[in-house]
Amino acid sequence: MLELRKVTKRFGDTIAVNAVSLDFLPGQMVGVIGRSGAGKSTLLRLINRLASVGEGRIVYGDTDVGALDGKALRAWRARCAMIFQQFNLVNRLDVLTNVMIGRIGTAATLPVMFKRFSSADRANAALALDRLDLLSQALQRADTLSGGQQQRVAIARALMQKPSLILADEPIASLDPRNARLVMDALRTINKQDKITVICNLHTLDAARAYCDRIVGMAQGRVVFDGTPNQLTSSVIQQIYGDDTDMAVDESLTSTMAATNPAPAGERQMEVAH
Ligand SMILES: Nc1ncnc2c1ncn2[C@@H]1O[C@H](COP(=O)(O)OP(=O)(O)OP(=O)(O)O)[C@@H](O)[C@H]1O
Repeated sequence: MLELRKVTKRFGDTIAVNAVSLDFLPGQMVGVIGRSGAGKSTLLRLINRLASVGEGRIVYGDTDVGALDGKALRAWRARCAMIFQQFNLVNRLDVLTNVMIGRIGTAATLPVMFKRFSSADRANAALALDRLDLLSQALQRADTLSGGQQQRVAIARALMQKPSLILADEPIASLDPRNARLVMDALRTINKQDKITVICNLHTLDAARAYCDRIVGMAQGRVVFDGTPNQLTSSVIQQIYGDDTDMAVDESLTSTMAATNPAPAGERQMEVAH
């Protein structure tokens, strides 16, 4: 279990994350929602230590995450794979190589830097791409793929790290509704099949409602809601989004998902090949 206890992170006078205490159970799919600047990205960056822990404690099992350094910190970062809004692929490299780069956190760095991958790495990368229905694009340059395909390559790369956690920071913010749905389907499939905990920052609550077991609402660095999608009442939504409640709803995404995925999140059949 991942435990956050009274975690606070300041940047000068700004309190980005304010006394946040949360427990994340293994295998949960958690959506973190909130307005821009609510502290969602900082929360993920604290968990995988892209940002140093200010006050409070982050503990995973017996590991004090805030105290890690050197090799142990690199191993932790490999265990909690990050997915970013802008995919962060190496455009000029082919898709397969981009996926194998996911080994950088778990393998010796130099061979990976010189792209000397083992045949086992190649096979695992091909399997990961096949799960994400992208095997036929394996030898294409990354920048020839659509945004949604690139994000699924990023998910395949994350799988190469054999993560315990996937931290996805606005993974669908740059995508059209169809691709957003494919990416969320992929994350949900991996969460269910591999029992990997997924913590996913989302601007809009529609996607969180449709895909997550649990929703954490943040406002001004604080957790103002922590519950199931059904418990999100309009007054809670108002508390999370303030006067911006319009931005909480992206109807194009909701209607696309509703049309194709009528079942509740936990029971839905995923489209991703495996
Ligand atoms: N490196 C930094 N230096 C200074 N201030 C920062 C830094 N990172 C975040 N902040 C500030 O901390 C607050 C929370 O930012 P954060 O990016 O975590 O919010 P967010 O909810 O992820 O927003 P968005 O959805 O726009 O990414 C904001 O006021 C932001 O300006």
